[in-house]
Amino acid sequence: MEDLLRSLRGLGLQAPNSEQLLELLDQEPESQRRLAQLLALQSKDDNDDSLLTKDILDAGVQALFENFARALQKEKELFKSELNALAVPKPIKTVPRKALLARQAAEIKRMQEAWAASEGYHPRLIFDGGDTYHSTTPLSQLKALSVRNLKAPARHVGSFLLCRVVSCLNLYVGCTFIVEDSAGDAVPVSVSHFTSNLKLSIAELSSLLPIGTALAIREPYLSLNHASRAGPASSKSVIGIRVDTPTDIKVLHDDDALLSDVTWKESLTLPAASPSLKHLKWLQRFSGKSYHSSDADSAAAKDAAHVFRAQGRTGAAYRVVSAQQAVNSSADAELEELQCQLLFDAGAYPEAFEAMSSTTSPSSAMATLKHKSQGLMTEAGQGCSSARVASFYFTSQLSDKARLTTADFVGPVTVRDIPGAGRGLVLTREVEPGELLLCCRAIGGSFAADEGCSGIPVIRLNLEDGLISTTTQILAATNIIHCLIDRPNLALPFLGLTAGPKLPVSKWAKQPYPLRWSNVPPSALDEKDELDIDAAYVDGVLRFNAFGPGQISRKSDPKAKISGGASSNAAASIPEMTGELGRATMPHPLPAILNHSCLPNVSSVFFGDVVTTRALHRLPTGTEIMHQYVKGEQPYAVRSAQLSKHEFKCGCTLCVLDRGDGDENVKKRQAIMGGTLPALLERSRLVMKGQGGPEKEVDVDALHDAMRSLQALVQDLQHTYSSTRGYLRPELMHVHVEIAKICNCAGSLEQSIQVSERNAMLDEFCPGFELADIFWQSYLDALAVVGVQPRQGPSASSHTSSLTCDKMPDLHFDDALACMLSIAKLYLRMEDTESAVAWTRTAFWAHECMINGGVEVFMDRWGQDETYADVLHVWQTA
Ligand SMILES: C[S@@+](CC[C@H](N)C(=O)[O-])C[C@H]1O[C@@H](n2cnc3c(N)ncnc32)[C@H](O)[C@@H]1O
Repeated sequence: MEDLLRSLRGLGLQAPNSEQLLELLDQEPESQRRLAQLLALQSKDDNDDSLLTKDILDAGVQALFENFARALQKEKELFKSELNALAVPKPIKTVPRKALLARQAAEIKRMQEAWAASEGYHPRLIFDGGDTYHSTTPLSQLKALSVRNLKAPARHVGSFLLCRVVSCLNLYVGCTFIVEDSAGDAVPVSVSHFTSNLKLSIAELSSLLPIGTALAIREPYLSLNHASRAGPASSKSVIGIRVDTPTDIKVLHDDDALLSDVTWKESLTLPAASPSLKHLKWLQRFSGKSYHSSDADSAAAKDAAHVFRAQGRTGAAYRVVSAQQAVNSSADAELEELQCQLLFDAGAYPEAFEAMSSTTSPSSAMATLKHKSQGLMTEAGQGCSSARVASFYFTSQLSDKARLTTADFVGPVTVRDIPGAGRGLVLTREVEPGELLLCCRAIGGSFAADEGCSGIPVIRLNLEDGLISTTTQILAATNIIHCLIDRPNLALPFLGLTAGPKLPVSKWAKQPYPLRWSNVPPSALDEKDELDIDAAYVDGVLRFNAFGPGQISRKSDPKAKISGGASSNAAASIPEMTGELGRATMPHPLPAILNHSCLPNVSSVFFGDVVTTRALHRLPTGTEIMHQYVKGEQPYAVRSAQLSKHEFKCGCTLCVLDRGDGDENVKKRQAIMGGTLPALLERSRLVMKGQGGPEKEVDVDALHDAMRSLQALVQDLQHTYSSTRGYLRPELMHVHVEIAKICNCAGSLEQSIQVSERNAMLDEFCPGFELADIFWQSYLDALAVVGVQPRQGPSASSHTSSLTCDKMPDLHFDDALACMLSIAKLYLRMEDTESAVAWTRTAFWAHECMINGGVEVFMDRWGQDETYADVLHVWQTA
């Protein structure tokens, strides 16, 4: 990748964008050729006199792509030969320390030059495949070994390498550096998940792991191509230690017993470490133990606490301050504050208030906390107030990487075993539509727009199965690993999740799953000194549990990606490959326990890194709450394909109904939805576009024709449903809506269209009906196929008595809202303001149930669209 980027730059061409990077890995010659032409066209040098004509450039780029494909092939061969050689590892020849250091210096220089020339855009490619290692044996039970004892390729089970850092660090996606043992023999080390800030400078990196830092690498794996996972890959065999998880490395203090009788053969000039961070060695945990024994109350410890607090790492700050407090009671107040914050983070409000009231004069920080907690509650003391949701919404609209400040809220739910589906969340009491059940922040999520990776799209190609992971999937794993090291009490909620059907469940997943994760007693925070984290398990947990959310958007926003409303937002249990190469990967431990249903009974909505889950319907005690991993509006085969990696057969009502229609009908329906419908919708759009304008010729025949085709399509679709199926026929919704739109368009032509033509059209479809009737009926039909019927009798609840219907749609959430507003518009046109207001009020109610946030959020999402301005205005002033 680095060679390709350098050569493209040499030709004055831009680096491939995120989408093109994925195409590059797709070895299909035709797509490579197209991509080469495209890149050649983007030449920065528009000078006509340039000797590089477009043809030459095109041929040049194609040649570069061929080189890239060869390098990729070489990488695959190296991977295979390493797998084969694992059976017969061989002792290695040590490379002279000097040579390794010279090579490291050259590589660092090359990376720096590449970044400087990249104009802030520098894609990166790494590889994985085969086993991912992590040691679970405590250091005390391992035997020391030296570089000369190492074999390759081999994992040195039962041993550790005692070494020290002798070079600067080279950061690509992981980090590479040179270590030496006490005999002066050196070897390169590559560490995955070293940092998620890919823009750290050499000085910042050096402050994390300065030259001279002593390390113990547990059960090291010596690879024939050690840098393939950390990068940059060279497509050449370079032997070195490959560390797949940072927990295999222990940073040793100067006074560590392991170092007591070590004499380093080589002398080392130690650089002056960065003064502000000199105590913050990479991943060194500030356990109470180390501070009790040495300088717990030192300026360094105070700095550390300060830095951790600034980073929002309350757990780490707590540990440092608790150590300070043990030797100096002046840290009491700070400790209480931190304890309070920890409880708040855990959503443990009663305990937090108790902790506060034990203080005679609450500090300003505590007052802020109290204020925050009040903001979270409704007047009834439940859930998250509408104003708070509005503030989440508007804050997250401002940024594509919003991390919000809020404590988690856990409503009337509990974790239960669900036959055939592992664990799930069930209700502990009856709930009403719109009731908040969960409001949870992600732990260690990653946004593509995060400062540390924006402009640095990362792709990881699995050389074994071809699976591609992208930036936020990879960096969320790094963030999670670092969070777990810092706050071991996260191990149960995070590693207690499952990691897909291929990986056996972790020991944590066999324990009862906690509803709240961080109200672990402070003493337990210091308990464990070494946490073993399996990076492959973390990756699996993310792949099968994390959400790749899109922000909810305004309905008039052309970039709006959410077609199915709030719940579809919650769907992506997989960080889907998006245009922005994985916009976000968000692990939310408790919401991740929710199982999937194509017909969800709750709506999960994302605001930055916060997800709120609300009941969509009145649900009785004991109901399992389920949201969508994939959009239920899609055809059965598409849903099944998207869910296939989970290896379960969805048993939701929609899937049961679809299967009941029979394979042939399901196939027919999919063919209509995938082929005929989009073609008809496009035709109808074009026909309607040609209407209306004063200078445009009115093509009544075309309109008539479009209407006829859509009506026929309704019949075709109806034939694919079993006669006993009932109302749920979501595929019909868009067809009915389109028919309504054509009526609307014909209605707007009433002045110019010949009355006889209009009547002919009406008579054909709905003899005896007015255009407005068909328009109205089509919207009602559209709502009926997702379960919404205007109410006949009295409402089931006093909250909904002034609404035209009191059942939320089963699917097509935002589309259903649009139908309600369109019906309101028709009533307004007929001067029936009361009905218009009632339908708009119903749309608002449905919006509150799905998203909440009050009038402000509703108006921000729907009021920007001119189409509904009149009804919204009338409703607001009613
Ligand atoms: C995000 S987790 C949900 C929590 C999971 N049930 C657990 O015990 O940790 C996703 C996994 O749950 C299971 N699952 C989710 N929905 C399911 C369903 N409708 N039927 C069966 N299994 C389901 C699958 O194993 C899936 O990979």
